[in-house]
Amino acid sequence: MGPSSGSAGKFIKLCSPTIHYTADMSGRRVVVFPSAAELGPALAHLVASRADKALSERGRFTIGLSGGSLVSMLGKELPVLPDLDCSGWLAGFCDERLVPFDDGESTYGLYKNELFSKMNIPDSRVLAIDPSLTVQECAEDYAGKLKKAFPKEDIPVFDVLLLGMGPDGHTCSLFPGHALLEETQKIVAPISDSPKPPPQRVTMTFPVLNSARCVVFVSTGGSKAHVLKQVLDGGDGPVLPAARVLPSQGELFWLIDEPAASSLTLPVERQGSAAKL
Ligand SMILES: O=C1O[C@H](COP(=O)(O)O)[C@@H](O)[C@H](O)[C@H]1O
Repeated sequence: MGPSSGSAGKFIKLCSPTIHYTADMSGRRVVVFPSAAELGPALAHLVASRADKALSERGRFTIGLSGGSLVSMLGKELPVLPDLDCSGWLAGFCDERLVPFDDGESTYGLYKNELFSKMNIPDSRVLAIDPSLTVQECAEDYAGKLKKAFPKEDIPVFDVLLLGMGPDGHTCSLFPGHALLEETQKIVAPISDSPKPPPQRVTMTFPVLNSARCVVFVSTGGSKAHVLKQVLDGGDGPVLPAARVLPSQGELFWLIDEPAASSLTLPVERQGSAAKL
């Protein structure tokens, strides 16, 4: 599963003001930006372009959001895009912490303040968990909401899933070595022993992640360099959760900044511009 690193060491600096280089690493389109500040607008344009496509082809745009550093990036970049019509959007969460919405750890609570309110996305267009339930009930309830929103599909096919990656290689609330990595039946699973607090969460499982039309990882900062090397360059170590996200039909982007890319061997260079992602 680990990507091969063919022509090692061929880094190229492009003229584009925003992208230094892109690489195709075993189906992953890796795009490196000089900094997170330049990555953010490109992410927003990528989301907007996939939204346009989905709206014209299917009349709605479904997006799965992750927590962590993505919240403020999206909250800053999406609302300032001109002419973005969100009336056909339906947003869900790739994972969520089982805490009240007004708790600072609630991903829904953060997005409500930083994104939904600024973009006039009403609660009726957001698939959120019910934090009053037990973690088991909450996962079942959230899975039921997804099934209702995607009635024609056994496994929901989101237009875009936005994912982060922790320094241990986790994505969503799928942590290295955890039994949930082998879940193949449930579309949403509970976890009550998350190594990263808070311990109780619900998470989409790999069948959902790998069914999406487009998955976009965002990873920035030097603290991610070591784990990014393991995920993107491969090697002898264990296959980390983030490396197991390989959509069977869909696109897979890794948008990263130079500090995060600093340990990588990018095998193929391809000129491009952020507008064309
Ligand atoms: O706990 C979580 O962490 C990951 C990664 O967050 P980041 O701040 O390192 O980008 C996040 O994607 C996930 O949704 C969240 O629950």
